[in-house]
Amino acid sequence: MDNDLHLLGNPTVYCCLVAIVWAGADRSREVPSLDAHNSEGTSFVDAPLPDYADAPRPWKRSKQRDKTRQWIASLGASILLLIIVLSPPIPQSLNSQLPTPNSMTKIADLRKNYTQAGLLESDVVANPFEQFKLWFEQAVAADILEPNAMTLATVTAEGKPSARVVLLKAVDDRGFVFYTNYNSQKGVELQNCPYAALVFLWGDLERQVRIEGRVELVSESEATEYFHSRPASSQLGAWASEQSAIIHDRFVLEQRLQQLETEYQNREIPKPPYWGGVRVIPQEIEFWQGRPSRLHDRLRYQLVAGKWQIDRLAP
Ligand SMILES: Cc1cc2nc3c(=O)[nH]c(=O)nc-3n(C[C@H](O)[C@H](O)[C@H](O)COP(=O)(O)O)c2cc1C
Ligand SMILES: Cc1ncc(COP(=O)(O)O)c(C=O)c1O
Repeated sequence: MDNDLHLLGNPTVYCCLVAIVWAGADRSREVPSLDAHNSEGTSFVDAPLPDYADAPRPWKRSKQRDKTRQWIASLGASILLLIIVLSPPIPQSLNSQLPTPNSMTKIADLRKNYTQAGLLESDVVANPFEQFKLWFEQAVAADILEPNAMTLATVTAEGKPSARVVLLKAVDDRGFVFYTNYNSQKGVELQNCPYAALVFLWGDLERQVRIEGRVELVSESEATEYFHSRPASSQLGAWASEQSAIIHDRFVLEQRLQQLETEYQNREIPKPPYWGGVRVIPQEIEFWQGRPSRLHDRLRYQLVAGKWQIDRLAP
């Protein structure tokens, strides 16, 4: 928004200043206007062309007026120059920073051969949560963008799959936790069918982790503690957004947020009753490492009679 108000980017400012400079410029060598010529009683058609050197110069301005115009012109030019020199570069919007799309991309030809590492049975630990934490720390160390972003798949009332990305916020031997609005599409789907699948893609490490299992809600006290650890703006966002509902426009959200900001200016923001954590309690966790020739490594942990069993799956 601020960008639009920037002087350097404002064409009106330029037009005004150029108009000032133009209006003030010395144009004393202008030809006489037709009106001025006709005012001497000669018809336009019959009139001889004026001799500029000797022609009467009714349009000639007084020296005082000329000086004032020149002064205005130099003032306009100086302001224009000052704006250009002093204006910081205009921050570009994301849209104008995006690379120009190459319409020649042949999607079917996009592929990568995975060569970085292998995953042997001897490389992994017996507890899949510990193995996950090890890989997660390696993803963090590799500077992967949002390493805790994971695709969450749920099932609709009609038995159709439905997926979106959420953020992992906690993991321990009980499971994998994310936070959301319980009245959202995913929230309603999980109430109807309390099973979910999670997928992490850590592309720079040529790794994928798949998790499947039952879900449970985290305790109110755990959810409240996490809610209050979030930035105040995110806490208000949870109140402002009726997640997954159709809204008229963006203004609806911004207006709600503004009202909430005023309402909770000097007060603690309570956790909305419909907002909290969901824990996916895994029945299966698969660690996938990309290998050449599409002969990837897949090690799957499965909970069998309370014990984690590890199997290698064909890629
Ligand atoms: C990187 C990323 C992280 C996200 N994290 C969350 C999250 O932790 N919780 C959440 O409710 N939505 C999150 N979202 C938004 C969801 O993808 C989704 O748009 C929203 O939850 C509504 O989904 P639903 O209508 O299927 O319930 C995230 C989106 C992205 C792209
Ligand atoms: C709508 C929504 N809710 C919750 C979250 C969870 O993350 P955080 O608690 O860091 O805001 C996200 C993350 O993107 C989100 O988009």
